[in-house]
Amino acid sequence: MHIQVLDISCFTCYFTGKKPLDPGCVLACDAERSADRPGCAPVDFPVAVVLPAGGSGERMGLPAPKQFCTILNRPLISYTIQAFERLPWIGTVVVVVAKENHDLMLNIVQKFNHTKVNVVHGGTTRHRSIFSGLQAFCNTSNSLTPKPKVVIIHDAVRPFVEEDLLLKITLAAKEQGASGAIRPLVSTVIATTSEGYLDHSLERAKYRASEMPQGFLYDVIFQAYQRCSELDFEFGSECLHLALQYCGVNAKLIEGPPTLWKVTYKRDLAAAEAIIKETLSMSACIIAGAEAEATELAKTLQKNLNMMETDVIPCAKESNAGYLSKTRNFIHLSMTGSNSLGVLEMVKHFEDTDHARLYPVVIVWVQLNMTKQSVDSQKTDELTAFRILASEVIQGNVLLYGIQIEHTKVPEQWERSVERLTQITVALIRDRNAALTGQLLRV
Ligand SMILES: Nc1ccn([C@@H]2O[C@H](COP(=O)(O)OP(=O)(O)OP(=O)(O)O)[C@@H](O)[C@H]2O)c(=O)n1
Ligand SMILES: O=C(CO)[C@H](O)[C@H](O)COP(=O)(O)O
Repeated sequence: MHIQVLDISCFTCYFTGKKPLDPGCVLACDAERSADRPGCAPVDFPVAVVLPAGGSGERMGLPAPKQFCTILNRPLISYTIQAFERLPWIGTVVVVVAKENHDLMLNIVQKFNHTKVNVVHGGTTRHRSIFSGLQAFCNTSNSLTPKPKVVIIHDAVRPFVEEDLLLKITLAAKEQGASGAIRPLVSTVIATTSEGYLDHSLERAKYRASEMPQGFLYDVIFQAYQRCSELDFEFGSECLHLALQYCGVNAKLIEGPPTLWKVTYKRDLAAAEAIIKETLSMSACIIAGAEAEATELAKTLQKNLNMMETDVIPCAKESNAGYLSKTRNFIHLSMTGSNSLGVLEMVKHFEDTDHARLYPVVIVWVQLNMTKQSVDSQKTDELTAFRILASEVIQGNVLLYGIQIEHTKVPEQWERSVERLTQITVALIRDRNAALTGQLLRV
């Protein structure tokens, strides 16, 4: 059986509404597979990345710079690093931070096991920080930062960048010397007089917003920075402009998806979190167990969860490892009163495979009550044990929720209960709320 491994970093799915099994969203993490994809030539030259992350995020208005704000327990910058690190054709990722954030950055690198990162110190403006990042490749004695042919520059606060665009940017940079992502303008750009009146407005259709990533032949952008003025360093905001003005290189412009936007204001953090959660919620795996009633319930749940790509498997054994690695959402069915071995087995598997390191894994433990005895009589010590279990597994980034459902032979009543079970399950998966773990809900 061939099992596709999904890349949940496929954030374009959020906007396109594509199911994650769409081939365009499958983890394309080897050069061979990239080469198979239309329009994607393999990258057979050294490519490195500079992520400027030395800003203070004034417009965000939070005490910590926005690149260190956490979404689902992980700093924003780690998402951006991961977007590059997962690609085998990308070498070193130089992250440029303010001196005072050096240790914080090293802790993030260690905690999330970022293996390609080299941390350097930035400057007082974005251009100074980028130049500082580029200089890291000048130290020929440092084998961690060999000089690349092409360097991609990307703001640390643009976490959703995908392989297709990175390939296009990289190949165009190699051909042309410089390339950059663009987007259509949302609003018209106008020039004002010093007194605050309209001077003139630009024809919106003729202009584009310059976004990131941008790619350059390393020698071009390095030389541009060497030649540019103090004024450029202080007030400039466009690397493509430096390549044109100081090296005569006209960048190739490539339209990117809307997900490229830069996290700038508080509302952008909420939007980024929503995109990540939505993308994480696109698939699920139901572990049905051996009992006939549970298997029947699993099938109905699978049908009801039609907004997700859902697999049903009998158990979380090694032989089903492929299914377990496909998603980060699990619905574990068992009879009330059964022990937690099945859940523990899954948690152990996630620990062994490091499956919950980057994104929290959700387990909704559905307990099916077939007895006449109401679940109200459930012993307090069982509830306490469930809470303790949830508080233990959350240490490994596993969010455990419980739902008890009473079986009834009245078809309409049972249908309603299963519908309610579906809604609660979807809500728990979508919200990934750590505060609700260890709760046993009832339908
Ligand atoms: N001296 C600076 C200033 C900015 N940046 C980085 O450049 C990227 C884009 O800049 P921007 O969004 O303007 O970030 P901030 O300068 O932090 O934000 P603000 O302008 O609101 O203060 C960010 O990743 C930011 O950390 C940098 O490396 N060094
Ligand atoms: O817009 C850009 C394209 O070059 C840069 O990405 C950058 O975001 C500019 O940042 P700043 O807000 O610091 O000027």
